[in-house]
Amino acid sequence: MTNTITDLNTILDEADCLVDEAELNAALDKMATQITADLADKLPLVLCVMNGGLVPTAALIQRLNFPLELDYIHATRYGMETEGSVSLNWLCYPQTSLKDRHILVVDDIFDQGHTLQAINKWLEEQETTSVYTATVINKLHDRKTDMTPDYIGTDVADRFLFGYGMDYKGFFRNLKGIYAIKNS
Ligand SMILES: O=P(O)(O)OC[C@H]1O[C@H](OP(=O)(O)OP(=O)(O)O)[C@H](O)[C@@H]1O
Ligand code: HPA
Repeated sequence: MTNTITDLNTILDEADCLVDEAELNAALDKMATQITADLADKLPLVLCVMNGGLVPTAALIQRLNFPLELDYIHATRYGMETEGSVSLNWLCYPQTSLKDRHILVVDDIFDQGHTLQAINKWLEEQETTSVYTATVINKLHDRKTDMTPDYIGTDVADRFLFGYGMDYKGFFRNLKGIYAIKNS
């Protein structure tokens, strides 16, 4: 398994930076403007999808200058592997009451869409008033579910990505750019 510090540093050294910090900041600014237009007067509850949503959620909510509440869902489909199964593993539900609330779900990446689709389906059963979804990254391919996030930061090629919330074998969520593994 590739997880010695030397091997991980090689992965990073050889990776391609697909979206740099400045481009991510511009994408987040644009998303924040759109979200503000839709939700500024709605006292929304922001739900961060852990773990990948942690970095994007923190960056996004600091751009939202209106009252909001914050909670999280921990649902995962990929575990520690680079290939995932489709069913979601629900590890934690929000503790805040969702009834009659406007909800904004924030995640790092919209890949095939199974994660957000399952979260949306569950939220529909919670008597929310409205549900909006936001991801910083949309991976470009034709293997999507039939939903699309309401707010997307930027499109990225169909490669294995890491950084800005996304992990490679549990590492690199902390990086300020989006990277693709060499030859992925
Ligand atoms: O659109 P999809 O094909 O469903 O893939 C996207 C999901 O996969 C990743 O989560 P993962 O299950 O790997 O857990 P993590 O957030 O802890 O990395 C990512 O953070 C999204 O939640
Ligand atoms: O490309 C990816 N990288 C990391 N995590 C992911 N979860 C879905 N797609 C990806």
